[in-house]
Amino acid sequence: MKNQQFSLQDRIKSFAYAFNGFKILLIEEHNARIHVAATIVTIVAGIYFDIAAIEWMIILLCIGAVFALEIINSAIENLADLVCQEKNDFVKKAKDLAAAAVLTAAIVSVVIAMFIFVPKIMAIWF
Ligand SMILES: Nc1ncnc2c1ncn2[C@@H]1O[C@H](COP(=O)(O)OP(=O)(O)OP(=O)(O)O)[C@@H](O)[C@H]1O
Repeated sequence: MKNQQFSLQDRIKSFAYAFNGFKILLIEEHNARIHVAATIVTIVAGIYFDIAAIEWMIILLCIGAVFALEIINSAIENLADLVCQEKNDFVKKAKDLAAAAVLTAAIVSVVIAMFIFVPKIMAIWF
């Protein structure tokens, strides 16, 4: 709601609603569990290979992008299901486009992870 006076209590409530969004994501969106697993593996690899600060920053941006897009994708899916429960070509397009956004960020993240980690893994073997 707009044009209300600033209230710290309301801002704290907004944070609580956003954290509830995380809870919904982890409980209801099974793809998010894959993102969590990939995040843990990447962070462990980052610590193991003692990657540089700039590499951490790029990896954190990738993790943030994938999670943020998965959250928006889930929001779009929920709204689409609310608006239309029957089969509908526009719903299909909207859902597939939102899913493509997540996939784009995920593919770019994997390529970046390969750029960072493959040379370090090779250095151990050769
Ligand atoms: N109401 C609908 N009308 C037409 N196509 C739909 C509708 N709902 C979903 N689809 C399509 O059916 C396919 C499966 O969608 P669904 O949402 O069930 O699974 P998903 O994309 O794997 O997502 P998730 O696993 O996150 O629920 C997608 O191509 C989607 O666009």
